[in-house]
Amino acid sequence: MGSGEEDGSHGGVGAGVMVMVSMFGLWGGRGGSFEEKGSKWFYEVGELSNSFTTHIYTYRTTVDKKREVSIAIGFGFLMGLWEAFLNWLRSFFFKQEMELSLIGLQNAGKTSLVNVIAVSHNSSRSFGHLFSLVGFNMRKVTKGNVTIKMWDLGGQPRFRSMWERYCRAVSAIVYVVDAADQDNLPVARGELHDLLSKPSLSGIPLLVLGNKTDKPEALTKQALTDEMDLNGIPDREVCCFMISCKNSSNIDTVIDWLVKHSKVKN
Ligand SMILES: Nc1nc2c(ncn2[C@@H]2O[C@H](COP(=O)(O)OP(=O)(O)OP(=O)(O)O)[C@@H](O)[C@H]2O)c(=O)[nH]1
Ligand SMILES: [Mg+2]
Repeated sequence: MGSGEEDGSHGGVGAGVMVMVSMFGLWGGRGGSFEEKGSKWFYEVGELSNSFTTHIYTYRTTVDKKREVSIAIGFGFLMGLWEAFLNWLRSFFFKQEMELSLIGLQNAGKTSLVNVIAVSHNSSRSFGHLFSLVGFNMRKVTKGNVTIKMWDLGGQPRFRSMWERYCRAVSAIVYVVDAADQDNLPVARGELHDLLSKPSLSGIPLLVLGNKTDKPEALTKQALTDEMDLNGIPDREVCCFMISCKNSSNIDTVIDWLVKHSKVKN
């Protein structure tokens, strides 16, 4: 009983000490490390303060190794909380952004995709519908500290000549394909490969989305990859996901990919 009460008080003091250690270690720009000295472990705070290290070490000699391990685990948890707090703070100062063009044949589902992304992030500061003109419109969606600016271009033949212009400066090209419209896949493949052959677009990452997977006749990812000859596209990152705008399936995967391809705003 006595030792149990003693253990409890040590736990409280230990946790308190570890909070102090983590704060000092991080404040000094050093995470510090746990070290084993004989049968004892102690926390090394580096060059920050010798007397502080000594003080911690003295405390360590009064407790057993098992408790040190549990304190170390608690310390790891504190570090995780601290990291999450720093990330939250960073989001106010290091805004990221990306600009992308959504292209693909008419009826592929580009506007539906923009709508479903916007709706899934429909909070007070999540998106704004800026303007809409014949042949294209633009929307901004914000996820965390990342702002995604999406150019939604018309897919009819008369609009395809402007695809290249709107793809020049983007962080990624998103090509939407109606995976259930097998008759039009050769045209979709031809338009994509024509576009990618433009020197102005070299190296820009490509995300191909096979839409309308809710339809029974929709191709599999492998069949779409083959039909669109995605493995034959050289010198750029190419990724393919199967989605359904109707069912909102796999939309989060798309957003995660986009966020990963954003850049820090200058
Ligand atoms: N079943 C099904 N229908 C879809 C899906 N996504 C879009 N559609 C339908 O497909 C049609 C065309 O969708 P849009 O989003 O207007 O296509 P778009 O690519 O923007 O077409 P354009 O602007 O003409 O180039 C609409 O009737 C949508 O309701 C889907 O995932 N499943
Ligand atoms: Mg559209």
